[in-house]
Amino acid sequence: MSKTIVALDFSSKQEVVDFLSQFDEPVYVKVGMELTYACGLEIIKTIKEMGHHIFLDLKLHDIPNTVKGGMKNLAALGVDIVNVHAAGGIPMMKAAIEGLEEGAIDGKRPLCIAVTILTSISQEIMNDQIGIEGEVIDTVKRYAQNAKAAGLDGVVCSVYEAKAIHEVCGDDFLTVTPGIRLATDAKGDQARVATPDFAREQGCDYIVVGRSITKSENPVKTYHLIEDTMQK
Ligand SMILES: O=C(O)c1cc(=O)[nH]c(=O)n1[C@@H]1O[C@H](COP(=O)(O)O)[C@@H](O)[C@H]1O
Repeated sequence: MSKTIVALDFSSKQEVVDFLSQFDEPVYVKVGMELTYACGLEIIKTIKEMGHHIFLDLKLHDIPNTVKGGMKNLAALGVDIVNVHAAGGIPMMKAAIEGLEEGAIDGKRPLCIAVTILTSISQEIMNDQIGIEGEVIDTVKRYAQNAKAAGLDGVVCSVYEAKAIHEVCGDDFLTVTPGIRLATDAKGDQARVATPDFAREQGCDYIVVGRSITKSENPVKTYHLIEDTMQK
């Protein structure tokens, strides 16, 4: 299984089809709000029919009953991974799992992971703007432990927290890490960034890569370069 999840942050079905048509193998892709709001959930069917694996990244964050209902409907899409915000708390995360179990196809629910502190958030933003005190890593670890207690399968975090999360939550608890940049790439809107090499060294289970692949001159070549690094 591929360890690189490609973020399909596009605004039309045509861009998705053109992008994926370049690959002659199944790719693990992430469908987020940009694509969903442009194309609706219909796009999931198109991508599944092309044979790719899907992380549906809608980051649910609401009261438990609403999240449960939402997840019940998402489970019926047959995607591989869905997510919530850990800031919604343990009761909300438990409700997400209940909803997924109710909506599961043939008793098999998608994996559910919790976004901890977004990789675009720096230490300063977390302390001074959001108002959470202490170190980012401590909040991320606490959120990961909450996610585990609620029965989730893993978290979204930055590369810098993956090792500590495996230490406290176990090696089987998934760490999915965006904020990946090649050495020559600009940080852009991300704050806690790292290279694929460092992600492998830190034991990240999956990396999420968007623009470094989708906007590269040769996306297939860049994808393979990154995936080979992760599989070393
Ligand atoms: O949940 C996510 O996937 C996510 C969480 C997070 O903390 N940071 C983050 O960047 N992401 C997503 O990962 C992708 C990163 O894109 P690039 O910065 O272009 O590689 C985007 O689709 C984000 O929505």
